[in-house]
Amino acid sequence: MQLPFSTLSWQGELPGALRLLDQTLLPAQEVYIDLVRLDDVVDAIQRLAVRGAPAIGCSAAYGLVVGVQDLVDDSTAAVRARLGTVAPALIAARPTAVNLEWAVRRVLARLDALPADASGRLLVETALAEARAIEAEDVEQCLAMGRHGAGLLPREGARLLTHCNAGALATAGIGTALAPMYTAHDQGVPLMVYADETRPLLQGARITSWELTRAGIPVTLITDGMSASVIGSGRVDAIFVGSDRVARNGDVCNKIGTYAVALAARAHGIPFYVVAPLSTFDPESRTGADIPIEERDPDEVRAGALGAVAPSGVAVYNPAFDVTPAELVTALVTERGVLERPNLERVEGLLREGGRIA
Ligand SMILES: CSC[C@H]1O[C@H](OP(=O)(O)O)[C@H](O)[C@@H]1O
Repeated sequence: MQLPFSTLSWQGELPGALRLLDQTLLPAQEVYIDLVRLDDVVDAIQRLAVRGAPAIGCSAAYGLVVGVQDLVDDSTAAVRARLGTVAPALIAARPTAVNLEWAVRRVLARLDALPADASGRLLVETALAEARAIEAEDVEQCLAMGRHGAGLLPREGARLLTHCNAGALATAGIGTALAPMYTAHDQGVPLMVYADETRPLLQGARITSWELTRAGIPVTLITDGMSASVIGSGRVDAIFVGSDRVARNGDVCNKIGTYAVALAARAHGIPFYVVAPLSTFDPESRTGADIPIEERDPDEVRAGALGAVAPSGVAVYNPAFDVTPAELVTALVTERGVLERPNLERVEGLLREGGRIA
């Protein structure tokens, strides 16, 4: 399926530019920005002009190229020295989505495998090739997650709920949590989707409802506080969410509010599916307690997209993510298939099959 917009792309060759759809302007404006400075790539990730674990992973990989492409005719030593500051700056942009660090370290590992006498040009060209490979793989992984997830939906139709945006605009492809919806819709399965608005930055209201409407999938926007009663009233057949980091035991870190949805799903016997590629799994995080949770600017809560909604001096706690324990997850949907009732043993088996651990 072809969606009528692009989250990210590399424009030109060398020098080139990372082109992003600036998601902070949605749904009012569709504005593409071409980034040729490292600081602008870091800023775009930090202010969520590009967001979503796979999308920021792809953007960070291209960010490495943006950061060194001016040295394409310089020495290997100069390129490697610059990478020593570029890579940490990108990794530090946002702490929770593991794809960001995973993508940067994958490109660096590819460069480390080059011969010691490789030219500066070969390093830069290889970084671009690896970033392009990461993007292309993400596109295919989204399609695979779409197929596996759509297989969970009855052909006669389903009423779904999702939280935040784990759609095409969170990836380089058709998305993670929304991929099964796009795929089932293409297969002729009648769907309707409840989209949580997802305060404070309203990714559900601004982006998920925009995406699904553009794709012709009926979407009903609800406030975050409505999720439990909508689930409990029998209006929802299944829930699909994305993830920013899956721990080794199957605990899932996702947008703040996801845990509450999972609790409501368990209370009412509704399947709770988490859709994520293996690049979002973190073998180094043994449980959800090991996952760093980003805390963002309090003003996002006091006066975010809606303008001032609270006294300017009121104290705010603004974690951008929460952790859903594995026991509340009905299944993890990955590009390699559906892993039901995730636990340490099952997730380690999946990671081993996928080559993420020995
Ligand atoms: C497929 S990753 C999508 C994931 O990322 C979102 O967070 P943010 O918008 O802050 O990047 C949210 O947790 C989504 O589920």
